Amino acid sequence: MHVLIPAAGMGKRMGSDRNKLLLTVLGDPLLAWTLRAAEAAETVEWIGIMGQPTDFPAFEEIIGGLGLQKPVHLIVGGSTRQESVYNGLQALPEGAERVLIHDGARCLVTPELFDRCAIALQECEGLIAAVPVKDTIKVVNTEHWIESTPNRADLWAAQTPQGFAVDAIKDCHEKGRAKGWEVTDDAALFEQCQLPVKIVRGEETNIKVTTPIDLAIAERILQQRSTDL
Ligand SMILES: Nc1ccn([C@@H]2O[C@H](COP(=O)(O)OP(=O)(O)OP(=O)(O)O)[C@@H](O)[C@H]2O)c(=O)n1
Ligand SMILES: C[C@](O)(CO)[C@H](O)COP(=O)(O)O
Repeated sequence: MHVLIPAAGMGKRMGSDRNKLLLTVLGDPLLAWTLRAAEAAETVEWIGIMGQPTDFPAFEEIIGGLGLQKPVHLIVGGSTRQESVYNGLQALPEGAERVLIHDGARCLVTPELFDRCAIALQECEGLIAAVPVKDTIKVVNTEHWIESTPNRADLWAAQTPQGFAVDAIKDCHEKGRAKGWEVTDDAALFEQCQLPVKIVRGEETNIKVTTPIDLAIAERILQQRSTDL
């Protein structure tokens, strides 16, 4: 399985002066934790990382330090996640039939989740990891008055990995660019093209490290995992 890792963001919500994936948890950069999980996943055979060229020296240092056995390719990212994934898809080797896309910022992903998604992707053309929503969600208007309360049983929080047939997701990204669709995940492009996307059970711990509190949560979860070993 080929895996693309968007890692070209700035981390504005983290309030950091550099790419948040270079911030450390338990002594290792966030990107290192993500790569370790991809390396340990039995189904993953090729890893592409989309980053800003200014971060490439730091990425190379991380990759070298981990001593990864799998081939890792650095790909120039774009100014949005959507653009970074588009660039990653163009850089896939010929013959790649299926791809998993996984945010570098979801550094608590487990090898088992990669494998579960890769195996499920043999049976469908589009899937995402997701977890049932625990809160009651409100739809609000611009003045912050509630408009409706969707049935929670229908609501799942999207995570990554998100997996697709390569030809299909490339087509969806091309269409998205041509029509000016702006989306926050790749499944949304599949949906816009009326293609089916299956849910694979994600992991509650598979959070996206977005704001400073997430760093503390990630640290706690990783500490717990190391004591469980
Ligand atoms: N131009 C971009 C923007 C984001 N990403 C990646 O997409 C993932 C999810 O994005 P997000 O958490 O929003 O990261 P940032 O863009 O860094 O954060 P922020 O939106 O707070 O600036 C991250 O792994 C991030 O590196 C990317 O590859 N290219
Ligand atoms: C793809 C994603 O991880 C799904 O939750 C997410 O959408 C990434 O971007 P976001 O804009 O930070 O939600």
